[in-house]
Amino acid sequence: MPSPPLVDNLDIVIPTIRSLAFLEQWRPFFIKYHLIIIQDGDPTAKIEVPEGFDYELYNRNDIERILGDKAWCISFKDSACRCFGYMVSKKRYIYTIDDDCFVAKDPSGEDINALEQHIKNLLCASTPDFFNTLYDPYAPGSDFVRGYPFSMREGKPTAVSHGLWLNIPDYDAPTQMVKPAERNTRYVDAVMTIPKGTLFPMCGMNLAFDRTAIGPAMYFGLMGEGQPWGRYDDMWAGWCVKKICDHLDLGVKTGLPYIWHSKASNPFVNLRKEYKGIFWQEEIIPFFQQATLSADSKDVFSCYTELAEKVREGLGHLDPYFSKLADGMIAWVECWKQLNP
Ligand SMILES: O=c1ccn([C@@H]2O[C@H](COP(=O)(O)OP(=O)(O)O[C@H]3O[C@@H](CO)[C@H](O)[C@H]3O)[C@@H](O)[C@H]2O)c(=O)[nH]1
Ligand SMILES: [Mn+2]
Repeated sequence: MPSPPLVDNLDIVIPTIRSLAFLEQWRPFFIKYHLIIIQDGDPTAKIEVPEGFDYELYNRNDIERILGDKAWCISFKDSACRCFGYMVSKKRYIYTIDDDCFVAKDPSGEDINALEQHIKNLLCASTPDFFNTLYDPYAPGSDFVRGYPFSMREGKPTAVSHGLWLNIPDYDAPTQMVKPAERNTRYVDAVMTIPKGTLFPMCGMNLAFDRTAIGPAMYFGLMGEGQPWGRYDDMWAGWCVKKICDHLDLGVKTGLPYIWHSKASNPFVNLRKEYKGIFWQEEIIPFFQQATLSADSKDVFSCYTELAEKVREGLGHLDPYFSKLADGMIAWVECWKQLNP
């Protein structure tokens, strides 16, 4: 059997506070890959890893031991803890998936190898500078449409592949409360590059990225226990990442692959975690839209450090939390550099 693509150059990062039984369904697609499991919550709890998988597992004690006095920048009791896995990985690419995401079926009834599609998305160029109306121009059976500038058809390197979800959609708490029975049954066979200059709500449950290109910007922020908000971990990372990808001429794709999202978390618990974010984001989004990174910031580290100071200046008035978040962003980059000299 030929090795699956990038098998030696991609880690799968899984945050879990529940169970890893979902891996059984992914076994055919994941078994050859190295897993990085971030065990959230009680570090004394025993998390069973299904037989045969090659993995490293980190709990809160490990995070404290490894990061020492900067461990506070990694969230506790929130899926944001997953970003520790990005930092300790030694591979070029990361795929992160939640423990309630299963293998979906495409319209023909075939199991979807989400990892393989993400890898295709990442290894193929993006088109952030000019929108191709026939979606991914590099996909078989598609191409650039008439009027697409030939000077732009080489595209730009892809940094992020954002996958979607059948069954339970990633709705915020108010939407979930109003539409508790809504399920996503629509399989849209498309991969699109998110145009330069446009932000997007990045969901962390089915996400892959080029760790070398954008990993240091994939900080999932200060969320969960002791923090004023939660469930904005992936959103915060997505806003920072898209801003930096636009500045560094990197592409962000969304669409295929789909996974089957099985568990609807409690909308009332979610509302309590999200509610500050629901009104803060009305100021945060314009902040990110208007933020400009200087020409001197030519790599992800300098971009992220510059952005952290802009967060402190531009959002500190909203709540003192944002100055602490800026500190967290700086501590994160310092930890990243220490672990990845
Ligand atoms: O305190 C926690 C809570 C959860 N986890 C692990 O994180 C993922 C996601 O958890 P869950 O499926 O309950 O969350 P959702 O409401 O479906 O989705 C949210 O999670 C993020 C996307 O990944 C985003 O905030 C929302 O979309 C699971 O693997 C849990 O085990 C945790 O580690 N600690
Ligand atoms: Mn979930």
